[in-house]
Amino acid sequence: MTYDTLTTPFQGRPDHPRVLSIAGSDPSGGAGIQADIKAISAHGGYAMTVITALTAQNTQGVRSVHIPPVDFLMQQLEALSEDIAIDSVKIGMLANAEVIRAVGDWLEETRPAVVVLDPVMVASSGDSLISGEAREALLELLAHTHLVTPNLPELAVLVSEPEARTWEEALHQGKILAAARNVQVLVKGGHLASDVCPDALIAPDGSLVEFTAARVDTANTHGTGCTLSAAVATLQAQTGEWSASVGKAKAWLTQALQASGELNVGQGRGPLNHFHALWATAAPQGGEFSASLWAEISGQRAAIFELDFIKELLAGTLPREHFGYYLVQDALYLGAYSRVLAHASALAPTEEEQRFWAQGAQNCLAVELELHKVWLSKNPHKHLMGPVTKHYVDHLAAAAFSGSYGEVVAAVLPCYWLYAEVGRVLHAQFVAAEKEIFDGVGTVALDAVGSGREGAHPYGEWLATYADEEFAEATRTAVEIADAAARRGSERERQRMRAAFAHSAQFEVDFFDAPRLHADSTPHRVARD
Ligand SMILES: Nc1ncnc2c1ncn2[C@@H]1O[C@H](COP(=O)(O)OP(=O)(O)O)[C@@H](O)[C@H]1O
Ligand SMILES: Cc1ncc(COP(=O)(O)OP(=O)(O)O)c(N)n1
Repeated sequence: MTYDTLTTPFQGRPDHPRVLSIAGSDPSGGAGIQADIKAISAHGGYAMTVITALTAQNTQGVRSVHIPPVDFLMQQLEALSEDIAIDSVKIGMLANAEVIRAVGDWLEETRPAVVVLDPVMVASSGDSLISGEAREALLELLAHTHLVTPNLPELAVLVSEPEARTWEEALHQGKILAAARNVQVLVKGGHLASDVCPDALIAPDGSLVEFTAARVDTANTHGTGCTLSAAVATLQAQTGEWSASVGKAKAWLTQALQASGELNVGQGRGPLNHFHALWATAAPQGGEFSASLWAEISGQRAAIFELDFIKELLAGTLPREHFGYYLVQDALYLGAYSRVLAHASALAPTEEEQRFWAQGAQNCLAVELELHKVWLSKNPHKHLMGPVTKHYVDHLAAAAFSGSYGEVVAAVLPCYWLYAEVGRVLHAQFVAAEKEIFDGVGTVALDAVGSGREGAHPYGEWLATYADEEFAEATRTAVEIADAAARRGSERERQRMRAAFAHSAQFEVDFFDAPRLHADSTPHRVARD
């Protein structure tokens, strides 16, 4: 059988290809099956394994090799191919000719869309991993292979020449093998004595694409060949383009070598850090997530304090109609917000959080009632839900009813956090301003401000309710809950939380600005209301 060596037949490109590694086990986890599982998983593939040999090895060398019966190897291969669609196959250590032929028979039968063969013969420690008679069988296996990835000693064995000492010699040998066996060859320059590590993808017609990376100064090179070939096998199933797959795999491998020092495995040639990218985006610690959310809405925070509504509320010059509109919208908002908090309570993963949101929902209704009884009864304003309020509660409802728990928490958080912040700042400024007025007159209880004193601040009673310590405490708890949800969630979940939080923060700004917009757009109605 001859494979089309240049393209992989198109069968749809899976995001999570089912990739089978047929290879030997390295109990130290840096090479063989174990490295393959890590490389496949790091690229989003679903890893499957059929173990051809068990080695007793560590980072310092191979002590012995055990080869299970070939009959059992075949049973494993058949069990997989009879049940599972295999998108890609990576082949590593095949310890003898019998094993190689058995794998060849299975490939001929199943014809996987992608077959990458790492012709493992010698480990980086210098130990031989294959018997002499197996060379011929390996060459025959190339007929069932799309890409073969020899290192320089392996390439030399395959073309029966001395090991290449220069990159030019290596390329020459690669071209001989590619043409003779009608197979793509990835010649790897890791064994060269140079400060760069060039690789080259050579087609049977001799055309080639080179990939060069700086040599990483590290002893942790155990399993580079296994890792690279498994990554290419996975990427090829996703991209269908060999040079793109090799390029991506090589760039990732270089980073895995650079990050290998983060691990501390063994006293010899240590393993690469296969999950360097994943671990770099690992779950945020402590309050990191909420701190980043807060920083991301610095623009909205500044914008709130620049609003006429806020400045006029503090100065006492806010038109009554604006304040009345705000109170009505606040009451309408709180009714809807309470339902969303009740939904957060229903989704909460712990009883404590369930109780917290349920209490929040109840408090909203109590505050809403208070607004009607105390504030709106004195200043009756008849308003329907305004557009900003409507958009804000629609956004919250969407997060509550179609988002995850983390998204609901992130969506409701700005109402707590920004209100607490605005309250804290306004209360402090109000108290300071009132103190200045009263200092000349004598001691006056500040919470009596606005209660009948001539020339008193028209919103004094309202401003005096800000900076409630109980609400500040609830805000701290809501922030901690958001951090915990972010730690539990995936990166994608955290992105959705960020978006939900940022949207709500913008709605908070718009909410404070809505009375002015409402007055500007409907001056007659405002006057009548
Ligand atoms: N120190 C290093 N720095 C950067 N890349 C390396 C280093 N050592 C090996 N590589 C790369 O690792 C891959 C495997 O190379 P090689 O060591 O030649 O094969 P093998 O691991 O099969 O012996 C190649 O892409 C090679 O360029
Ligand atoms: C079980 C097993 N398979 C393969 C190897 C050699 O792996 P390779 O990736 O070629 O690694 P280095 O030569 O870079 O170590 C192995 N040691 N064990």
